[in-house]
Amino acid sequence: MAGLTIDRVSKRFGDYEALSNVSINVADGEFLAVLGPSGCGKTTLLRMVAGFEKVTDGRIIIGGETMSTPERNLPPEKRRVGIVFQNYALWPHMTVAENVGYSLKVAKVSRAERDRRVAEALSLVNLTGYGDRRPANLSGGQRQRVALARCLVSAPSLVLFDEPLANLDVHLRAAMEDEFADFHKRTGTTIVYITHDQAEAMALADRIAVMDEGRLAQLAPPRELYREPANEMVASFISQGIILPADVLTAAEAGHCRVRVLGHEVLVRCRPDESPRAAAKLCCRSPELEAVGPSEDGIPVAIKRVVYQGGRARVELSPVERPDLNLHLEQADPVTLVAGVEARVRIRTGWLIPEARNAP
Ligand SMILES: Nc1ncnc2c1ncn2[C@@H]1O[C@H](COP(=O)(O)OP(=O)(O)OP(=O)(O)O)[C@@H](O)[C@H]1O
Repeated sequence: MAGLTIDRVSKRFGDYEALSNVSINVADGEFLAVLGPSGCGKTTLLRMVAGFEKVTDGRIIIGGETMSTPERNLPPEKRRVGIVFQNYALWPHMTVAENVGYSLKVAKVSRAERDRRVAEALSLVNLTGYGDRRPANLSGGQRQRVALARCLVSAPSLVLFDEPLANLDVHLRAAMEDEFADFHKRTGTTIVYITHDQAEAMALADRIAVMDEGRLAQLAPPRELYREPANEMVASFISQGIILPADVLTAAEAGHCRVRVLGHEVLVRCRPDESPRAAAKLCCRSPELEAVGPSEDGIPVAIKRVVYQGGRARVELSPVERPDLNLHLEQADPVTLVAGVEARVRIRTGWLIPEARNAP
């Protein structure tokens, strides 16, 4: 297996810049998810790593070998990059083993060598013994594993997944997430996994690259993305962060500072270089908000919607004095908050979003 370096890569289609100066280092054996809303440039990045698309600027290095520069683009078949697509069409008239071994047959690899490599690939995806079956006699998850084996049979140095679970139902998705995580643990394959589903990215990846309009917004492990988003886009995209206006009252001390938010002082987490400033932004997660009693010190809010979710409810609300702001929290059973009434809410803590000039 091999690492991947995406070094200051840009891609223009005519006048349109689909990717701007993106740099990502993927370590040997790492599982990297590339996450972002539709149109942010995920697929373009994947196509350039695979060699289907040329870079306009920058370079791509796989396993120490430069694969793409504006002057030179090594073709896909010379890159040893495997791809698992969303539409993993298998040939229905071929057996599982024939599907997996097809590329070797085309490459005129000998029968014995082919059988050995097909058996090895099927074993890597836990499908030993399934070689003689037809795709029609497999479950959706097993078919996806055949597609993975088909890509592994050519011993790729890097495997790219392009939204592989987007077409599957919710139960199968969860099962396949486990399969992929297990596969990665067993084989140590370097993986780049494209998705727009943040729960999937969080469940699987060592680190997540969040893309926004062709730029890398943040590259960090899942917990850091959740707890310390680098900017407003990441804060609101990951787990529906609540963004609130805040004034910073004190400089950072031991990772915290005091802010005034909606008329209340709160001690929040922050970067070590924070100092007092006005018009800052605070990111709160729903567990950081709590409903308090009517006589307690809290922000007066109007409850807009209560959605019971089994054991707890998602409560959507707005501050009485700032009806333009949307907040949400979770209340465990017994759910007492109801839509249409006023209540009080306390912000326990949050993350002070760094000023734009400090963002990476
Ligand atoms: N061949 C092309 N010519 C012109 N524009 C393109 C081309 N390919 C992609 N784009 C544009 O580049 C931008 C990024 O597209 P890309 O497919 O990489 O996004 P994405 O993040 O993968 O989106 P999705 O999740 O919807 O697949 C889009 O605005 C798209 O219209």
